[in-house]
Amino acid sequence: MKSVYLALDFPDWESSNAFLKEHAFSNIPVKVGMELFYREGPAIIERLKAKGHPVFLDLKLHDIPRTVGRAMKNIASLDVDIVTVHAQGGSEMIAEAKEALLAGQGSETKLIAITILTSFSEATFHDQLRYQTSIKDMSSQLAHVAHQGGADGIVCAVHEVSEIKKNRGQHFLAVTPGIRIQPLQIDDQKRIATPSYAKEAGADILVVGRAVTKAAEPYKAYEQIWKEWDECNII
Ligand SMILES: O=c1ccn([C@@H]2O[C@H](COP(=O)(O)O)[C@@H](O)[C@H]2O)c(=O)[nH]1
Repeated sequence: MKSVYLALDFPDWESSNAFLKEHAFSNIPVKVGMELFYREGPAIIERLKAKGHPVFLDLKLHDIPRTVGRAMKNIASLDVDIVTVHAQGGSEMIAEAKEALLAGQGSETKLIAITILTSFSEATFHDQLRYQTSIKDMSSQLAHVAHQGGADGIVCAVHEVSEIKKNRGQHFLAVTPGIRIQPLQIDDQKRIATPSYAKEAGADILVVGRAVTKAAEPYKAYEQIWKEWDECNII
């Protein structure tokens, strides 16, 4: 399931579509986040799928189990590749989400749980959230919770992948955002890594946004990320 999803962090369909067209990104896997989904609604998923793009719906659901289960029932009908919930919602919430996917049209949809957002550093994790443990330990614990709930994998920083794979098995998918290439632009991310480090760590799926969308030559940047990570030709 090795793939590189491009984060379509654009305000609307017009700007997303214009970007994809201008830079000849046909059929590439794309990630739709809250910004785009809250503007365009489920129609954006149909539009992207109609153009041949595999879709990752990154809504990061986090609520009581019943609420997430009912929301996931609606998401299931969109039949996306991947959907996200927060592992901090607990294994019962994750199990309800999984059950809703399996019961609906989303039986092929991978349920992926967010561990600790890549925008946290150890310092902000400890000072703001007052956790006593390290990000690595907490990510591992949240991966355990996700696994127990029946998730297919987790979102984590590249630095946490090998420990999670060691504990949960190679089949448990590791999805890694915070990917950066030269010229380095960190933005609001804290736990960043290169595609080659992601490869070494054993990541299954990379998520790339600004390293491509803000690059001088976006297609070249996307291609470079694939090559560095996989050392093979673009999909
Ligand atoms: O821990 C997380 C979870 C999700 N994301 C999402 O990935 C992209 C990353 O964008 P960049 O521009 O490559 O930084 C973005 O859509 C986030 O919502 C994440 O960064 N970290």
